[in-house]
Amino acid sequence: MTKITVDNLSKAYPVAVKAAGMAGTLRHFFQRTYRLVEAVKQISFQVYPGEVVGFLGPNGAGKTTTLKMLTGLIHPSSGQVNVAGHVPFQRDAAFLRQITLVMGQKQQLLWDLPALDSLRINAAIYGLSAKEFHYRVHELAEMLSLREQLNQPVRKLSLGERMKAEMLAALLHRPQVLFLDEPTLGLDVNAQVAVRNFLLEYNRRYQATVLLTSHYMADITALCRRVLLIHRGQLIYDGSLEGLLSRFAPYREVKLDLESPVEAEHLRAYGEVESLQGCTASLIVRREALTQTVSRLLADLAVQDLRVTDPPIEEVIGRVFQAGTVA
Ligand SMILES: Nc1ncnc2c1ncn2[C@@H]1O[C@H](COP(=O)(O)OP(=O)(O)OP(=O)(O)O)[C@@H](O)[C@H]1O
Repeated sequence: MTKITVDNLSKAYPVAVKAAGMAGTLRHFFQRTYRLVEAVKQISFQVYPGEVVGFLGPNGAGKTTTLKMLTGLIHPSSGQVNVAGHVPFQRDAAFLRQITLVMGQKQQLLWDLPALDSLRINAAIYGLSAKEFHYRVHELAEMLSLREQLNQPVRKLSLGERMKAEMLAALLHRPQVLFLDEPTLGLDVNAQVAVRNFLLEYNRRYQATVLLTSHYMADITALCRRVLLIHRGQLIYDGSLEGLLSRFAPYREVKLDLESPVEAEHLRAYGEVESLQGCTASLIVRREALTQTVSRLLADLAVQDLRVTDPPIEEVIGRVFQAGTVA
């Protein structure tokens, strides 16, 4: 039984095209022409109850468009979506009770009011009793380490406190499916960690299903075992984080501590020199040449220490997109 099923989902936005100059503006006024931007192209995937799945891709890849279709904010151009047994764009009340959408760059709390007042409005919308309201606010505030901040006007809160209060508001109705679009955007490292820990705890307590986009790989590595990779609207990977590395990282990093400094020129015979500072160097070596290269390094140079690591995942993804190794 899946929680989210996406089948051949596509979205094309019509965008008006206007030629430059006065003549173009006049023509545009009387006779508009449109071109289609294919934001999402026939993607299919399934998410199972309780899974936390990372949704990755460069800017403009189609992540937000997909989340908007999954939450029913926009209609797909074609394809099928089912979330928690509902067709999202019908937006029926039973569906809305089961989901939430948190967008890091948008806010639902009213700026001049204390967060608690906005929470009361949400409680009324979702028909929570006073007892349920107090219990849930207390529980979530505890998990988020929020206290008197909920009584302050939202505009007086720090960005991190505001995001936590936003999270509280988004989860007050205890949704089962969480769509999170850059939930840690702009937060400092401590606030990012707090939000991540909270999401882990919410997922554990309520077995919630989470689909999360983030440009911070630390969010993805801390929260998601499975990732979806989208590029130019197409789904190009669906699997484990480790699988992503072995499929898209055709190289590994070899870190060296040497007994005496060497020239970068000298090291280039073994691989791409990523960094060199005195006796410490880092080389990029193709996977298939690794064993042979390590033996040559140990034989040729006075090596004090040698470590082989996978490159950071954001670097792998960056390289994949830069090199255009994906169709
Ligand atoms: N309302 C719209 N009208 C026309 N084009 C749009 C609209 N919304 C998005 N697009 C285009 O669709 C493509 C996908 O955009 P989308 O916002 O889904 O990407 P994204 O992966 O979420 O990017 P980011 O990481 O920058 O938020 C982009 O080319 C974008 O310009």
